[in-house]
Amino acid sequence: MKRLFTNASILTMTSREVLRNQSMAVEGDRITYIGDQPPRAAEYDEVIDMSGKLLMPGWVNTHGHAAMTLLRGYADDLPLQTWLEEKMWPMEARFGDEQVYWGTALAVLEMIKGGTTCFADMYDHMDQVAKVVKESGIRARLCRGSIGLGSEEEQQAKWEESVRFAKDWHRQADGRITTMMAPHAPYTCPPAYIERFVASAKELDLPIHTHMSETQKEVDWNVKEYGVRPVEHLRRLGVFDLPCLVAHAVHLTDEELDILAEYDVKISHNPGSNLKLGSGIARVPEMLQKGIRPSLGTDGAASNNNLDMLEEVQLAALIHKGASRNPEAVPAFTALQMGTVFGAEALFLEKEIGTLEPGKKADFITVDLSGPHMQPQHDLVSLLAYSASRDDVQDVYVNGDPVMRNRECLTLDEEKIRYQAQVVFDQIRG
Ligand SMILES: CSC[C@H]1O[C@@H](n2cnc3c(O)ncnc32)[C@H](O)[C@@H]1O
Ligand SMILES: [Zn+2]
Repeated sequence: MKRLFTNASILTMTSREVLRNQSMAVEGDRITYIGDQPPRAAEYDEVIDMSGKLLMPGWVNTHGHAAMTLLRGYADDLPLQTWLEEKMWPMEARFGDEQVYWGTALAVLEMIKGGTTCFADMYDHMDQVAKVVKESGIRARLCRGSIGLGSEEEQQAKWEESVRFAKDWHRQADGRITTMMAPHAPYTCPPAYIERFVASAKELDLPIHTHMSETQKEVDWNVKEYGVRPVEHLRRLGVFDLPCLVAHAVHLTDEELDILAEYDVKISHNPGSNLKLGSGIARVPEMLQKGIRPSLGTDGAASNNNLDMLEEVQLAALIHKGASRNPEAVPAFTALQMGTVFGAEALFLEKEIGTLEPGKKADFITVDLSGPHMQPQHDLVSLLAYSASRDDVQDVYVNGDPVMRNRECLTLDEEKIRYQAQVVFDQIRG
């Protein structure tokens, strides 16, 4: 299929400049041309007028637990450990394939409607998650998250399933699915268990994804248990010798920031979840100063309580200014980079996605510029970072194919998903 998008404003995210009155050509799953001298329209199967719309890369959500949409609003206003141990884990123990399938479908629908074209997911029953990704047309980096607090037999079974899932689904769904290995966190996985994941990730040539330094309590526990803070602990276990993505990274010293920069550890900053659980505010301005390029994640909808990446971009642009009393802490364009190109880097997909350039995969969104909150239009980067709303996203394309047009999701049955999500939640609510 050859498509030509005409009369567009384009923010390629290769620079802060917005190109006006441009055309973008897409052939199959890749961008073939961006400019103002497009090949003849007659050569295309479809020519789409993009007047009044901004084209930009889709959001890349680098950390989450999609099926936790079913637990949205189930337990609010609690700190992490109480929320996990007393509320989330007992409910998740009741989740079966049906809950994960419909909870993930609800999440993917919400993400597509908000302009997310790629997301990372760490959960259980991951075949169901992969099935939804395959059916929905979205792109995803998936991993079976393993909590190693059970018996040796339970640990072994989870590890085997992680390996089996990572092998079965890597590069599936026309290459839209890639995988990772995921020990859940240093406080839920004994050191030898984490080392097993490191060995498999190395053997399979896959990245490692884990939670790290989310709360002060976690850091204190790590020091008491192992004599070192989580960063040094994971470094000694060899986690940073491989491509690695850590979620949260809230409580870091200057030395730890240096270690993460030295090992090129990717960070998923989750401002919404960190604020809601009262975990703290990550040191994003210092990360940027040290050359770290933090990405953005929503975390699960039970700790956010939505999957709106534009909101994370806007939180990233705002909270660090307030926390550091410096309005230059995270500029508007940097916040947009965090939501797009830094996200692609965090998922080790930067050769394929994150910017709009000839040769890259055609993963992009269009943003309606007609709303009163989007006027006047002297700086579209500023409007996106501080004024836009998720409902302004009009169209979503992944791998060159339309997934949403004029706010109608083309690949998922919205009404059925809303209904089934309630049904499968009612089955486990007790
Ligand atoms: C074993 S699958 C993933 C596991 O992670 C839990 N989870 C959700 N949000 C967080 C968070 O902010 N920190 C740590 N763990 C989290 C989720 O409930 C699943 O059990
Ligand atoms: Zn998480």
